[in-house]
This record gives sequence, C-alpha cells and structure tokens, in this order.
Amino acid sequence: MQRIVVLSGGIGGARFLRGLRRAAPDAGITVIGNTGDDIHLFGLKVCPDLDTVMYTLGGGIHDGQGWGRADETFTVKEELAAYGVGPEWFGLGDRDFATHIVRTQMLGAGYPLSAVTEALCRRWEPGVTLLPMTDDRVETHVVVDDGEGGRKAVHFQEYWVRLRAAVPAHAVLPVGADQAAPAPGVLDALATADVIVFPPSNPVVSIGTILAVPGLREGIADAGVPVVGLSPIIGDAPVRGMADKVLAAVGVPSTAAAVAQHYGSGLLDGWLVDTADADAVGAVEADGIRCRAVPLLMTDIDATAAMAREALSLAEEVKAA
Ligand SMILES: O=c1nc2n(C[C@H](O)[C@H](O)[C@H](O)CO)c3cc(O)ccc3cc-2c(=O)[nH]1
Repeated sequence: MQRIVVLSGGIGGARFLRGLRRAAPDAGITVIGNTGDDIHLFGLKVCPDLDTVMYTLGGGIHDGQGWGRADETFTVKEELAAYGVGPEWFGLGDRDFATHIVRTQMLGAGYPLSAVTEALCRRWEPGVTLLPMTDDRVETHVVVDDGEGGRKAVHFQEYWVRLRAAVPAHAVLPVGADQAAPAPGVLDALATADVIVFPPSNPVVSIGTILAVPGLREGIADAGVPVVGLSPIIGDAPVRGMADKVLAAVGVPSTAAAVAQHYGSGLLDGWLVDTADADAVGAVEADGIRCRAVPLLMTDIDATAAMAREALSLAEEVKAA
C-alpha cells in the first residue's frame, strides 16, 4: 500500500485531499493538520483547519463556503449576541458548536488533541488518518498597525476574519511553536511515507506553521522520499483566500516560482504550477526543483483528482531520477 503524507491547512488542503482520495483510493493517506489557526472562544477550543478537513472528507462541510457545517443554523450565536457576548465577527454555527463542546470536554478530561481528533473522526470517517501537527498549544499571531502609530499582535482569526487581511501584516508569529512537540504519529508517518505532499494550502500560515514545529522539517528531510507541492498561487494571485497578504509579511512575492523558492530545494523535490504560469517552470528548475505546468484549478472533484495524479506522477519522476 502506498503511504502518502499531506501537510494541510483548511479549505485548499481539504479540497485537494478529496481529489487525492479519489486519485489514490488504495493508498494510506495521513494528514498532518495545521493547528496554528486554533482559537479559544466562549470557553471552547475551536480547530478550524482540522474541522475543515474532517467535515470536507466526511461529507459535512458547507461546500460553497468551504468551512463550517452544511445546513447550519446560528441560534446559539444569536443568543450569545443578545447577552452582548462576542466576538460577533466569528461565525460559529449550532452544529459546529457541538464539535467544539465535545472536543473541549475531552480535552478537559485529559485527552490530548490527537486522541480527541481521532475520536471526532470516528463519527466522520474521513478516509484518511488526521493528525494535528502537535498536541501543544500553538497560536498564530499577526503583527498589524495599532492605529496610534505603533504595532500590535492580533490572533490570526482576528486578522483573517475580522480585518479580512485588509491591513498590512508586518509579521506572522507561530506563538508557542518553538516549544511544541510533534503529535504522536506525526514523525512515524513521515518516516514511513512513500511520498510527502504539500497541497495548495497557505505557504505561510498553514504549511509554514506546521514546518515551524521542531522536528518536522528534519522528519521530512530524513524520510528520503519525494516531497512534491502544488502552487496555491495562479497567475500571481492566490487561487482563493488571501495568501498574498501573508506572503508579503515574510517578504515572498506572490508568484508560483517564489513560493517554491521559499520552500527551497532543501525541502521540496517537485513543484506543480498552473498552465497559466508555465513560464515559471525554468526558474523553479534552475533552483533544483523539478517543475511541471498542469491545470491547478480545483473546479470539481475530477479536476482535483487529476491534479493529485499529476503530483503523484511527479513524485515518481523524482524517485526515478
Ligand atoms: O471568513 C470566515 N471564516 C471562518 N472560518 C474559516 C477560518 O477562519 C479560516 O478560513 C481558516 O482558519 C484558514 O484556514 C471558520 C472556520 C471554522 O472551522 C469555524 C468557524 C469559522 C468562522 C469563520 C467566519 O466567520 N468567517
């Protein structure tokens, strides 16, 4: 059985995984999920990226939105607002609340996040092994102007959802990452992988945060297997989301080639760019990363499965080289 490990953020990673599962139905897929977006609200622990993967692969996602539950209602949120209890800018629905209640209850009982995630996945049967990158608390903060001539750090969700990434991000800080340990199963999955895939997730706040957990980069390098990625940037703009805003914060231009160079040939063996960026292939290959231009728009599951097949065949090429 082919063992595929995918480092995933939320929407982009989850949608890619749906295609990968279709493209490689017999493979064992392990997902290392970003937990830097996690936030504590109303006494509950919310894990947006883990939940987005779980709901997307488990058939419970709000498809149009890409996050949260289908057929959602917002009674609890409205009741909280009636008490003047916020934040109102973060849309937690009633069905979604149940997930956070179960999670928080289990964490309170002493289970680590990895065990809680496994328990939640027993309901959703995502068809992959979903592991948080770490059981430790890591919280991505973004440094923005404070409006009084200074700067302040805000939680990633405040930057992303409340501020809509519309203000300049001066720095992105994965707070706590330097003290975090990989969750159980993460290093084993990397060590026994046949291929490691970076889906078109955010290179800074999703994959970058996962790579900030000590031991992860080494685990990937030591695996000695092809590491292939798919560009989240098409034609100099993010496919969706606001990846360009946080790329600017780390000084990386918003181009498919620059993202590959940001990961670097020490980490990445192969890179897929969209056909619109075919002229980037030469620059990426000049940096020692095998590169192909293929359609990268995840318009539907067939198109996404085709992308996943291209990634796996690029990995084969890397291995044969
Ligand atoms: O744009 C939004 N994204 C929301 N997201 C998505 C999330 O903010 C980000 O897209 C990810 O963290 C980035 O991967 C949610 C995800 C959840 O799992 C639960 C609740 C939310 C709520 C919002 C929201 O109100 N607005």
